[in-house]
Formats: sequence, structure tokens, C-alpha cells
Amino acid sequence: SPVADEAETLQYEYIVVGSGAGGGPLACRLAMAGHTTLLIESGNDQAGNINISVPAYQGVVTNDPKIRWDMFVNHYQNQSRAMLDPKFTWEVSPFVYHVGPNPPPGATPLGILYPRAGTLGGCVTHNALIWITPHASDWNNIATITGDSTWEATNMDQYLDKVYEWLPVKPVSPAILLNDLKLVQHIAGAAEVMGEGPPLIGTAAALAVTLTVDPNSRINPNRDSTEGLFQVPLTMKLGTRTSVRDFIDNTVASGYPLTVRQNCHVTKINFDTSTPPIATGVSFLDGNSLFRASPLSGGTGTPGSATVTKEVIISAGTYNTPQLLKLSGIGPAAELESFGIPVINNLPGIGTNMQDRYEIPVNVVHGSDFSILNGCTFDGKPHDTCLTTWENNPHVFDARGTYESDGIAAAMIQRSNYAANTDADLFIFGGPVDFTGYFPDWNDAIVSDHKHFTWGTLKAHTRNTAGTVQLRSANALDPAVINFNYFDTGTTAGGADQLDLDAMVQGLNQSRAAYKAYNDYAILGGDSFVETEPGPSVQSTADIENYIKERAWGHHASCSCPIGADDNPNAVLDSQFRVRGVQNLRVVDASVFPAIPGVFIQSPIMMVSEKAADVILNG
Ligand SMILES: Cc1cc2nc3c(=O)[nH]c(=O)nc-3n(C[C@H](O)[C@H](O)[C@H](O)COP(=O)(O)OP(=O)(O)OC[C@H]3O[C@@H](n4cnc5c(N)ncnc54)[C@H](O)[C@@H]3O)c2cc1C
Repeated sequence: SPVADEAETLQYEYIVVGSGAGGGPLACRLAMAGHTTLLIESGNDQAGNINISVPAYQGVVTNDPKIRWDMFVNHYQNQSRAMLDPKFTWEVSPFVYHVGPNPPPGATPLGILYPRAGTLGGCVTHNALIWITPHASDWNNIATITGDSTWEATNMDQYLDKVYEWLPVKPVSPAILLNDLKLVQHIAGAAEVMGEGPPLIGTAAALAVTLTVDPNSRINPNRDSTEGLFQVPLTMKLGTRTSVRDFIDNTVASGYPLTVRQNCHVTKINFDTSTPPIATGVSFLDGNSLFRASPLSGGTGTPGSATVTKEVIISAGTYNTPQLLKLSGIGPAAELESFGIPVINNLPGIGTNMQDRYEIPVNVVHGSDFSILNGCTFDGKPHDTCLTTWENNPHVFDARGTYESDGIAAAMIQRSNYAANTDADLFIFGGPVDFTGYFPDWNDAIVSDHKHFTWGTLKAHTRNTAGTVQLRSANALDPAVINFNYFDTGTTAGGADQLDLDAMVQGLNQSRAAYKAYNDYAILGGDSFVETEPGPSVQSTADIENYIKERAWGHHASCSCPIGADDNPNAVLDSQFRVRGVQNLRVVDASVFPAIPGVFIQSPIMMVSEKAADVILNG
């Protein structure tokens, strides 16, 4: 990259801030169309880092100091209530944490860890690789709200085709999963409660067929409402994570006019003084790991700036995009003024409407190990024989073994009795891990032994729109203050909180039913287990509800700069991603959705990224 004292001469047609699911593909498309494009990324490219490549290291990679941003969020603003969650975390000294009650004297309460990635490719470089495409209703809803028919699902389908031009998707081979008969027994139990009970004789063969059933099927007209047991498609190629960062690297290597400026944190969008104001470029700080959520932070960086002849596009993610807009003078006037930030445009919706899914596990512990995890230490050391197997074998006949899986074996997809429409709204994933959500070193805890199994419910189309992103200070290197305002402290109109809770209870009960059905397949030889989460004492609906309210988490935060109708004062963007009230400025990432889409979020974000490229290039 050019050095800082040349920065004043940096000029491009487009600047894209943030290289994740939203910004990465868009920057590539703009450059592939021949436009000089500057893609600015606070982190750097981790090419060659084994943690980003091995699918089974999806937990490990979230803890890699070169990549991770430790964001802490509030599920509840009332701290006594928040501390009921055993995942509640305290800071003992910088980046040294205490998790749970009884912190050491002087520790500072932080909240709940929300892993984020500051690296090329953004959170897609550290995520769990799961690829589930959105529901048609997600797109049709945006078309209805905005009156822009290009958002209709039938039109959006072309953008999925565009994503598949560069993104390979492949499920874990059933052969790898079916080697472990105890695992097979759990999958058989789930198949039974989903009404697909495999015959007792030939169970493994019957399940092998089930595990080829694609939840993203584009030939099933009823796909969005189809229930059952499914394979889990992953963004990988030849048993290796492949994703947005590969698209970016390939675009640069192909000679398109894409400049990636790494280790560069954008602090402000610059505007001229016309009416309406026109975005002219950005100010930034060059330096490694500057953002203070990075455990490697501490530097102050070298200032610089760049200008555009066409547009600035902000793709810094659900938390950082509203923060950057506010720091630049676009946002709720009172909040900006309280930090001494001159108001360019009073847009009250920025940093509001934030949404997430709710997730909750039912975990059990067996007396003996899952054999699929034999030799897997998840630490990259020489004794990690699963890594050796993954490294030393080509991707033929499933020879790379367990590590070409992300640890999730299968998923029950179900429509709860509380869904707002016909879409299946529960995704209940199962695997041989002890997963209870995110907290420091969660990646070690989930595999600290090889005896646990998790069925985890993920609730799609949640109704809570009460999340906020607010400035902590006027310093761009300070993380924002994030409040989700869960359940009864959030959206309650029409019983919204209770409907989400009811659906979660149903998912939890369905998980327990799958464990019960496990026993019907004892012929496979799996040993017995004891429930560890929520645990045998949590049985009444009231107790289950309390458990969910205390411990639920999410990891698809979105909707904090929503697209909306022209007459909606809280709409931040128009239907073409343009920030209202200013010119030459768009937002393209997880924050653009008015309502949280689909079941997993990376696919709708990448489809939005492809749509934005089309809108920008073709009007
Ligand atoms: C642990 C975990 C697992 C997940 N697993 C899955 C999964 O399996 N499937 C799925 O669909 N979704 C998953 N997700 C969610 C999904 O990966 C993210 O929601 C998605 O990547 C968000 O995309 P984005 O473009 O909005 O933001 P990001 O991917 O976060 O990208 C934003 C980028 O902007 C950069 N940036 C931010 N601020 C600045 C600035 N001021 N200057 C310069 N650069 C900046 C950041 O470094 C980052 O690279 C997971 C999330 C987590 C936390």
C-alpha cells in the first residue's frame, strides 16, 4: 500500500469500508467491472493461517488474537439480571477475563462476549461455515415495505446464482459421520422425531440417504416450509474453508483494479459542504490491530485519507457501520451533539432496530467418547492427529476425516406453532460438542472432553427489534455500546416476546424428544447419557422459560441501519442502499435488513452484496 504521506493523493472511483460478507463481494464486482476500487480493512489477510482453513477449527479461529475482536454486549441492561447468565464476563486486566459469578475484587463487568473478526473477509473468515439460504418471504417483505419490486424473491434468485459463481458449498460427507455409531444413534433419534424414523435394520444406510437431503433445495417449491432432518451445507472446497477472502485474493491476483488496504481503520466519512452533503472520501488510521476490541491493540496509528470520484460504501458490519456513520455526523442529533460531533444529517434510525436470533442448547454427557473425535485436540499441536490427517491427505474418499466438518452433524428443521407465516422457523443443530454459547475460551470448553452432545435450537424470524448500537466515545477506536434488550425488555407489542419464547420452548422440547428417541436405536450400541443443560431439574414450562431468558444468545446481529419506506422517519437507507439525506454514500452489510432474514445470515448478506453491485453498476 502507498505510505501515509502519499495518502492525500489517494483517489479511487469507489471506496468500500470493510471486507466481510457485505463489502468483500461488492468490492470485487466493482473492480471486475473495471472501476478503480479501494477496499479498506481494519484487519489483515490471514492467508496460510491454519485456523481459518480447517473447518473444524471454527471455534479455535474465533479465539485467534490476530483475528479476533472481543465485543461485549448486553442482553439485558439491568446488570443484576444480566449476571444470572453464567456466561457473564468480567475484565480482570486488559484482555484477561473472569467468566461467571464471584469475580476477583476490582474486576470490571463487561457483559456477554460477541465474537467478531477484524480480518480480510470479515466474520466469514471465522464463522461456522453454515450455508442456509434465506426464505422468499424475507425478500418479498422488503419489496412490500419499499414498493421496489426488484427485491421480490423471484428477482433475488439471480443474485444467489452470482454468489455461486465464486462460492463453493458442500456438506460434510455422510461417510465421515456414519463412522461413529453413537453419533448415528443420535441422528437416528432426530430422524424419528422428525417423522423420518429409519428402519432399525440398515439404520446407517437409511441415514446416509437422509444426510444427502439439501435444505437449500432450489427445485422444491415448498422448500421454505419443508420440515425434516437435513445435512448441513458448508462454505468449503476440498475440505477447506473457502469464502469471501478467497474471492478478494483471486480478484486482486487476476489484475482487476482492486486495491486492498489492510491494517487501516476508517475513522470518518468526509463530506463537502453542499446541500445535500456529498460524501467525498474517508479519513483513516494506518496501523496493525488498532481497534480496541483486538487483544493486540494499543497503537494509535498514522492518519491518512482517500477520496472518491463516485461513491463511498460502508460495509463495516452491524456494530461498526452505525458507529462510523455516527462518528461522521449522520445519526440521532442529540446523541451526536452529546459527543460534540457536528451533525451532517439527523437520521434517528441509525443504530436502532437491531435484531438477532435466539439460541438455546440441550446438552448431554455420555460415559464414553464419540469415536469421531479420537485424536482431535483442536490445538494445532503435533499430537493433534486429526489435523495431521487433514493436512496429509487429499480430498478424496473423505480421507481428510473429521476436520473437514465444522462439528455439526445434522439439523432438524421445523416450523414452530408460533411462527408468523408458513416458513420453518426452528433450526435445531446437533453435534458431539458441549456448546452453551459464547464466552472467553468457549472454543476450548466445547471440546474439553469428547463425551458431550448438543442439540441447539436457533430461532429464525425473531420479533425483537429493540437492539441498539450507541457511541461509547467520539474515538473511532473505542467499540460501541451494544444493547439487545432481550425478551420482555424489548419488543412486547402483540405478545412478541412471549411468541419468541414459546417457539424456543418448543425447540428445547424437540431436542429432548430427540434424546429420548436415541434410546429406540440401542441396537447401534451407543451408551447412556445424563442431561447437563438445562439439566434434569428444569422441567416445568416456567422453569424452561426462565432458563431460556437467562442464557439464550445470538450470533446473527443485523438490521441496525435498515432499508425502509420513504415516509418512515426511522428508515436509514432507501431500497438502493443509499443513506438518506446525503449523496454518494451507501451501506451494504448485515445492517441493511429491516427484519432479520432467513435462518443463517451470511447467504442473504452475500446476495445483498451482489444486488448492491448490480444496482451501483447498472442503476
Ligand atoms: C462465531 C460466529 C459464527 C458464525 N457462523 C455463521 C455461520 O455458520 N453461517 C452464517 O450464515 N453466519 C454465521 N455467522 C454470522 C456471519 O458470519 C456474520 O453475520 C457476517 O459475516 C456479517 O457480515 P458483514 O459484512 O455484515 O460484517 P463482517 O463480516 O463483520 O465484516 C465487517 C468488516 O469490516 C471491518 N471493519 C469494521 N470497522 C471498520 C473500520 N472502521 N475500518 C475498516 N474496516 C472496518 C471488519 O474488520 C470486518 O472485516 C457467525 C458469526 C459468529 C460470531
